[in-house]
Amino acid sequence: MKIVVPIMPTSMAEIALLETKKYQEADIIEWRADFLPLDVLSTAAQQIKQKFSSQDIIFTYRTEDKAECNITEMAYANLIATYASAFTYIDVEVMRFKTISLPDNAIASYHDFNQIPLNLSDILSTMSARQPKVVKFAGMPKTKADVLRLMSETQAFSLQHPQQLLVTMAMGEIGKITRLAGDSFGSSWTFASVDASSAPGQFSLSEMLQAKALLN
Ligand SMILES: O=C1C[C@@](O)(C(=O)O)C[C@@H](O)[C@@H]1O
Repeated sequence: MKIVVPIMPTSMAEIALLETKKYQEADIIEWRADFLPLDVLSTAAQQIKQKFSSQDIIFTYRTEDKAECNITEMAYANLIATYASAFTYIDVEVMRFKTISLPDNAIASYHDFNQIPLNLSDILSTMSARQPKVVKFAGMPKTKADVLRLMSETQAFSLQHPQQLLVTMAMGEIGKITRLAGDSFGSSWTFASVDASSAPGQFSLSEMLQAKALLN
């Protein structure tokens, strides 16, 4: 199980203040670029790559958690094309931006902030059909049964597609178990936080390191 830790700087000053030591034990850093204005992204990208030069980094520009999509499909496609080769992985919202072409290092990702959809296995298959490096789904469970369903769909999908790197999680309080036990059911990465979390239910990096030590 790899531990991914998001950073969400809102200014260049915040990037300068990031204490890389705190992130040393993360396997992967996720840069949530959507907290910065588009016109500073290129300078920010250089600084972030410099700061975390020894770690794998995901470039993510999340729009699915915004009430209104603040970027056109063309501008989003442009971002993906510009930053894909500069980072280890690039998150692509394939269910929202359907016509986008996927770079080799794409994480095909989809968030549902209201539910664990009943057609989750179709969603995973649709994303996987695009042949991304990673398929990632995060959803909001309403009941414990939703949490179990996410885990069992994850296991079924990973058994059917053993070559596909898969990452799933149920957000929020009742979904927390998926962040700990996901690996046992076919989800290869878990997201944990340092200072601020990027989604409800994330454990801290130090908690996740303890859990990983116990589970392995
Ligand atoms: O896709 C994900 C997963 C996530 O939403 C979570 O629930 O931990 C956190 C996001 O930063 C990341 O892009």
